[in-house]
Amino acid sequence: MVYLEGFNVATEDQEWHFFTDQLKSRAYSDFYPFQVFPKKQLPRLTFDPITIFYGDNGSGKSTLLNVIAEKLQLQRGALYNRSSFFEAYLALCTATHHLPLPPDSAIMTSDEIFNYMLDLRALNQGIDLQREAVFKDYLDHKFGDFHYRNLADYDELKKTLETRRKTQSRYAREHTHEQVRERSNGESAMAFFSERIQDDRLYLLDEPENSLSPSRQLELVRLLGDSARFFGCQFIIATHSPFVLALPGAKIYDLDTTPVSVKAWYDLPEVKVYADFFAAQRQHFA
Ligand SMILES: Nc1ncnc2c1ncn2[C@@H]1O[C@H](COP(=O)(O)OP(=O)(O)OP(=O)(O)O)[C@@H](O)[C@H]1O
Repeated sequence: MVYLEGFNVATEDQEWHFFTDQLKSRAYSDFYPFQVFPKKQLPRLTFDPITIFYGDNGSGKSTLLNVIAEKLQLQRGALYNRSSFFEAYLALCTATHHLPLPPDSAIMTSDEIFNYMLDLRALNQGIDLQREAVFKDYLDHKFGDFHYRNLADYDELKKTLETRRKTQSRYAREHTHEQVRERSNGESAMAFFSERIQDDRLYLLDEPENSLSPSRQLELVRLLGDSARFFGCQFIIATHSPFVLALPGAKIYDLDTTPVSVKAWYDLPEVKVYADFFAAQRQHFA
């Protein structure tokens, strides 16, 4: 599915007019995200069901994703530190979409995945604390000096009888929540994508391969490919991963060329680095 059809960043002329006509003071050291794209001669971007931004570190992939996400007011699960000039820059960008954008469309970044991992850990720590309190409660009731006096003591009596019938571990199991399953960073990142990606949405993903092993990256590629082909999703992805770059049918903008151009995944320099490395080691893989 294609929800977002096209996007224009500010042209060199627009940036020029902003600096000459509108900027009240030049006493800034940084005008980000101004001045990132004019030298790259970024064309009007047009999107397929899967579109990828490729480029070296600092080529502008994340900036482009964040500019698009902010212009479209997409949901995001982690805070984004906008610079002072972001709003003025967004006013010069234009987005084209004939279909309405699905309301729960979102940008997903490594920060959000990291927060997700921390949340799971915090949840488990909370459950551990709760379990310790339950253990204490068990011992207090089982070996405490309890005397039933009137109806107000009924709940305490019930607890005391329960602790005498049950082992400590059974009592704790029945009085605490299940621990969320511990996962490695890569397992958590994959679980994050499987849980969060829903049908019929636009998603912007910033380096989704972070912390995923090669086989998990292939799992992610299957999830993204199937979601685009069968479940009405559109993806715009910034990546260095050869597995993600090779997603069948993906349109790839190479941000390292001037002007920025569309390339096949096997013509990208970083993919060739992998290909050359394995070709030079071919004798080990016979
Ligand atoms: N918050 C910011 N303030 C000022 N400059 C920034 C900011 N974020 C990025 N830049 C600059 O904008 C340019 C593009 O950076 P960006 O993070 O978009 O690149 P990238 O292609 O995503 O890199 P990477 O692959 O390392 O994530 C770089 O020159 C970078 O230094």
